[in-house]
Amino acid sequence: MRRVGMFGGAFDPPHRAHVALAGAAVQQLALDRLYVLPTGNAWHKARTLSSAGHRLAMTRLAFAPLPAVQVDDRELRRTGPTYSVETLRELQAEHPGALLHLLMGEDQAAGFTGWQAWQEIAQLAVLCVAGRGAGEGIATLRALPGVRVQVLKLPQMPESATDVRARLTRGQEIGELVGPAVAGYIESHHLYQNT
Ligand SMILES: Nc1ncnc2c1ncn2[C@@H]1O[C@H](COP(=O)(O)OP(=O)(O)OP(=O)(O)O)[C@@H](O)[C@H]1O
Ligand SMILES: O=C(O)c1ccc[n+]([C@@H]2O[C@H](COP(=O)([O-])O)[C@@H](O)[C@H]2O)c1
Repeated sequence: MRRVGMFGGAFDPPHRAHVALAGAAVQQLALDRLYVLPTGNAWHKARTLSSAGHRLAMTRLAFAPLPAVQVDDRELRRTGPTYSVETLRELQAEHPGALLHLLMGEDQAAGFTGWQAWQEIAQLAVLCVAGRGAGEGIATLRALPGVRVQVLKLPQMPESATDVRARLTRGQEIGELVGPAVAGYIESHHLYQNT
Protein backbone atom coordinates (compact mmCIF):
# COMPACT_ATOMS: atom_id res chain seq x y z
CA MET A 1 0.00 0.00 0.00
CA ARG A 2 1.97 2.99 -1.23
CA ARG A 3 -0.48 5.90 -1.47
CA VAL A 4 -2.93 6.30 1.36
CA GLY A 5 -5.48 9.08 1.91
CA MET A 6 -7.34 10.36 4.95
CA PHE A 7 -10.55 12.38 4.75
CA GLY A 8 -12.20 13.41 7.99
CA GLY A 9 -15.39 15.28 8.54
CA ALA A 10 -18.42 15.70 10.73
CA PHE A 11 -20.49 14.17 7.91
CA ASP A 12 -23.64 15.44 9.56
CA PRO A 13 -24.89 14.49 7.03
CA PRO A 14 -22.49 13.46 4.24
CA HIS A 15 -23.40 15.04 0.90
CA ARG A 16 -22.48 14.85 -2.75
CA ALA A 17 -19.56 17.29 -2.53
CA HIS A 18 -17.90 15.00 0.05
CA VAL A 19 -18.22 12.04 -2.29
CA ALA A 20 -17.09 14.03 -5.34
CA LEU A 21 -14.04 15.26 -3.42
CA ALA A 22 -13.17 11.71 -2.36
CA GLY A 23 -13.65 10.32 -5.87
CA ALA A 24 -11.50 13.03 -7.44
CA ALA A 25 -8.78 12.45 -4.84
CA VAL A 26 -8.68 8.69 -5.40
CA GLN A 27 -8.31 9.26 -9.12
CA GLN A 28 -6.01 12.29 -9.25
CA LEU A 29 -3.72 11.16 -6.41
CA ALA A 30 -3.80 7.48 -7.49
CA LEU A 31 -4.69 6.43 -3.94
CA ASP A 32 -4.57 2.73 -3.12
CA ARG A 33 -6.88 3.35 -0.18
CA LEU A 34 -8.76 6.34 1.18
CA TYR A 35 -9.78 6.24 4.84
CA VAL A 36 -12.93 8.26 5.50
CA LEU A 37 -13.34 9.12 9.16
CA PRO A 38 -16.38 10.63 10.83
CA THR A 39 -15.14 12.97 13.56
CA GLY A 40 -15.66 11.92 17.16
CA ASN A 41 -15.54 15.01 19.34
CA ALA A 42 -15.49 18.00 16.98
CA TRP A 43 -13.97 20.44 19.49
CA HIS A 44 -13.67 23.08 16.76
CA LYS A 45 -17.41 23.14 15.92
CA ALA A 46 -19.97 25.12 17.90
CA ARG A 47 -22.99 22.87 17.38
CA THR A 48 -23.53 19.45 18.91
CA LEU A 49 -23.27 16.78 16.25
CA SER A 50 -25.78 14.02 15.56
CA SER A 51 -25.03 10.68 17.17
CA ALA A 52 -21.94 8.76 16.14
CA GLY A 53 -24.08 5.81 15.05
CA HIS A 54 -26.20 7.85 12.63
CA ARG A 55 -23.21 9.69 11.14
CA LEU A 56 -21.28 6.45 10.70
CA ALA A 57 -24.23 4.73 9.02
CA MET A 58 -24.82 7.65 6.66
CA THR A 59 -21.11 7.90 5.85
CA ARG A 60 -21.04 4.21 4.93
CA LEU A 61 -24.05 4.67 2.65
CA ALA A 62 -22.70 7.82 1.01
CA PHE A 63 -19.25 6.45 0.17
CA ALA A 64 -20.34 2.92 -0.77
CA PRO A 65 -19.99 3.62 -4.52
CA LEU A 66 -16.23 4.24 -4.12
CA PRO A 67 -14.38 0.89 -3.79
CA ALA A 68 -11.08 2.48 -2.66
CA VAL A 69 -12.80 4.06 0.34
CA GLN A 70 -12.70 2.43 3.75
CA VAL A 71 -14.99 4.12 6.26
CA ASP A 72 -13.17 3.96 9.59
CA ASP A 73 -14.74 4.56 13.01
CA ARG A 74 -11.55 4.98 15.07
CA GLU A 75 -12.13 8.71 15.70
CA LEU A 76 -15.63 7.94 16.97
CA ARG A 77 -14.23 5.35 19.39
CA ARG A 78 -11.46 7.61 20.69
CA THR A 79 -12.12 9.62 23.84
CA GLY A 80 -11.35 13.32 24.15
CA PRO A 81 -11.16 15.90 21.38
CA THR A 82 -10.55 14.50 17.91
CA TYR A 83 -7.13 15.46 16.59
CA SER A 84 -6.21 14.51 13.04
CA VAL A 85 -2.53 14.25 13.96
CA GLU A 86 -3.26 11.20 16.13
CA THR A 87 -5.03 9.46 13.25
CA LEU A 88 -2.20 10.26 10.84
CA ARG A 89 0.36 8.86 13.28
CA GLU A 90 -1.66 5.64 13.46
CA LEU A 91 -2.03 5.41 9.68
CA GLN A 92 1.69 5.93 9.24
CA ALA A 93 2.40 3.10 11.69
CA GLU A 94 -0.10 0.85 9.90
CA HIS A 95 1.32 1.65 6.44
CA PRO A 96 5.08 2.01 6.82
CA GLY A 97 6.64 3.73 3.84
CA ALA A 98 3.32 4.88 2.38
CA LEU A 99 2.90 8.45 1.19
CA LEU A 100 0.03 9.87 3.24
CA HIS A 101 -2.42 12.44 1.85
CA LEU A 102 -4.77 14.51 4.00
CA LEU A 103 -7.85 15.73 2.13
CA MET A 104 -9.75 18.86 3.05
CA GLY A 105 -11.95 21.59 1.67
CA GLU A 106 -10.60 25.07 1.44
CA ASP A 107 -12.48 26.32 4.51
CA GLN A 108 -10.49 23.89 6.63
CA ALA A 109 -7.27 24.86 4.85
CA ALA A 110 -7.83 28.47 5.87
CA GLY A 111 -7.81 27.52 9.55
CA PHE A 112 -5.08 24.90 9.33
CA THR A 113 -2.60 26.65 11.64
CA GLY A 114 -5.23 26.34 14.39
CA TRP A 115 -5.07 22.54 14.21
CA GLN A 116 -3.33 20.56 16.92
CA ALA A 117 0.34 19.98 15.97
CA TRP A 118 -0.15 21.31 12.44
CA GLN A 119 3.59 21.29 11.75
CA GLU A 120 3.71 17.56 12.48
CA ILE A 121 0.66 17.00 10.26
CA ALA A 122 2.50 18.79 7.45
CA GLN A 123 5.46 16.46 7.91
CA LEU A 124 3.25 13.38 7.94
CA ALA A 125 1.06 14.11 4.92
CA VAL A 126 0.63 16.00 1.68
CA LEU A 127 -2.30 18.41 2.15
CA CYS A 128 -4.78 17.97 -0.68
CA VAL A 129 -7.29 20.75 -1.00
CA ALA A 130 -10.55 21.17 -2.88
CA GLY A 131 -11.57 24.73 -3.70
CA ARG A 132 -14.47 26.07 -1.68
CA GLY A 133 -14.20 29.81 -1.97
CA ALA A 134 -12.00 32.45 -3.55
CA GLY A 135 -8.67 30.69 -3.04
CA GLU A 136 -7.54 32.24 0.27
CA GLY A 137 -7.33 28.87 2.03
CA ILE A 138 -5.02 27.46 -0.61
CA ALA A 139 -2.88 30.62 -0.57
CA THR A 140 -2.67 30.37 3.24
CA LEU A 141 -1.35 26.83 3.06
CA ARG A 142 1.12 27.60 0.29
CA ALA A 143 2.62 30.39 2.37
CA LEU A 144 3.49 28.01 5.22
CA PRO A 145 7.08 26.74 5.24
CA GLY A 146 7.53 23.01 4.79
CA VAL A 147 3.94 22.34 3.82
CA ARG A 148 3.31 20.19 0.76
CA VAL A 149 0.11 21.28 -0.95
CA GLN A 150 -1.74 19.69 -3.82
CA VAL A 151 -4.88 21.27 -5.24
CA LEU A 152 -7.56 18.88 -6.44
CA LYS A 153 -9.10 19.63 -9.82
CA LEU A 154 -12.79 19.93 -9.16
CA PRO A 155 -15.49 22.42 -10.02
CA GLN A 156 -16.66 24.54 -7.07
CA MET A 157 -19.41 22.59 -5.30
CA PRO A 158 -22.11 24.54 -3.48
CA GLU A 159 -23.33 21.73 -1.21
CA SER A 160 -22.98 22.04 2.57
CA ALA A 161 -24.34 20.00 5.44
CA THR A 162 -25.64 23.24 6.93
CA ASP A 163 -27.80 23.76 3.85
CA VAL A 164 -29.03 20.16 3.92
CA ARG A 165 -30.11 20.52 7.58
CA ALA A 166 -31.77 23.88 6.91
CA ARG A 167 -33.74 22.46 4.00
CA LEU A 168 -34.95 19.57 6.12
CA THR A 169 -36.28 21.89 8.82
CA ARG A 170 -38.22 23.70 6.08
CA GLY A 171 -39.56 20.39 4.77
CA GLN A 172 -37.71 20.74 1.45
CA GLU A 173 -36.26 18.02 -0.77
CA ILE A 174 -32.64 17.02 -0.20
CA GLY A 175 -32.25 14.00 -2.48
CA GLU A 176 -30.26 15.98 -5.05
CA LEU A 177 -27.81 17.12 -2.37
CA VAL A 178 -27.14 13.85 -0.56
CA GLY A 179 -28.19 11.09 -2.96
CA PRO A 180 -30.99 8.57 -2.49
CA ALA A 181 -29.35 6.28 0.08
CA VAL A 182 -28.57 9.02 2.61
CA ALA A 183 -31.89 10.76 1.93
CA GLY A 184 -33.71 7.49 2.66
CA TYR A 185 -31.76 7.00 5.90
CA ILE A 186 -32.53 10.55 7.06
CA GLU A 187 -36.20 10.10 6.29
CA SER A 188 -36.56 6.73 7.98
CA HIS A 189 -34.78 7.95 11.14
CA HIS A 190 -36.53 11.35 11.20
CA LEU A 191 -33.21 13.19 11.45
CA TYR A 192 -32.71 16.97 11.40
CA GLN A 193 -36.32 17.88 11.93
CA ASN A 194 -35.61 20.55 14.54
CA THR A 195 -32.07 21.75 13.84
N1 LIG B 1 -18.89 21.85 -1.02
C1 LIG B 1 -17.65 21.51 -0.61
N2 LIG B 1 -16.56 21.76 -1.36
C2 LIG B 1 -15.31 21.43 -0.94
N3 LIG B 1 -15.05 20.82 0.24
C3 LIG B 1 -16.09 20.55 1.03
C4 LIG B 1 -17.44 20.85 0.66
N4 LIG B 1 -18.27 20.45 1.67
C5 LIG B 1 -17.48 19.94 2.63
N5 LIG B 1 -16.19 19.98 2.26
C6 LIG B 1 -15.03 19.52 3.04
O1 LIG B 1 -15.32 18.24 3.56
C7 LIG B 1 -14.76 18.10 4.88
C8 LIG B 1 -15.84 17.67 5.87
O2 LIG B 1 -16.81 18.70 5.89
P1 LIG B 1 -18.08 18.70 6.87
O3 LIG B 1 -18.46 17.30 7.22
O4 LIG B 1 -17.84 19.65 7.98
O5 LIG B 1 -19.20 19.26 5.86
P2 LIG B 1 -19.78 20.72 5.74
O6 LIG B 1 -20.70 20.71 4.57
O7 LIG B 1 -18.66 21.73 5.71
O8 LIG B 1 -20.59 20.82 7.11
P3 LIG B 1 -21.27 22.06 7.87
O9 LIG B 1 -22.06 22.85 6.85
O10 LIG B 1 -22.10 21.41 8.92
O11 LIG B 1 -20.12 22.88 8.45
C9 LIG B 1 -14.09 19.44 5.21
O12 LIG B 1 -12.72 19.36 4.88
C10 LIG B 1 -14.81 20.40 4.27
O13 LIG B 1 -14.00 21.51 3.93
O1 LIG C 1 -6.81 18.05 14.45
C1 LIG C 1 -7.27 19.19 14.57
O2 LIG C 1 -6.85 20.01 15.41
C2 LIG C 1 -8.46 19.58 13.69
C3 LIG C 1 -9.00 20.87 13.69
C4 LIG C 1 -10.06 21.16 12.84
C5 LIG C 1 -10.56 20.17 12.01
N1 LIG C 1 -9.99 18.93 12.04
C6 LIG C 1 -10.52 17.85 11.20
O3 LIG C 1 -10.84 18.32 9.92
C7 LIG C 1 -11.87 17.52 9.38
C8 LIG C 1 -12.95 18.40 8.79
O4 LIG C 1 -13.55 19.14 9.81
P1 LIG C 1 -15.03 19.69 9.65
O5 LIG C 1 -15.21 20.67 10.76
O6 LIG C 1 -15.10 20.36 8.31
O7 LIG C 1 -15.94 18.52 9.72
C9 LIG C 1 -12.35 16.62 10.53
O8 LIG C 1 -11.77 15.35 10.38
C10 LIG C 1 -11.81 17.29 11.76
O9 LIG C 1 -11.53 16.39 12.83
C11 LIG C 1 -8.97 18.63 12.84
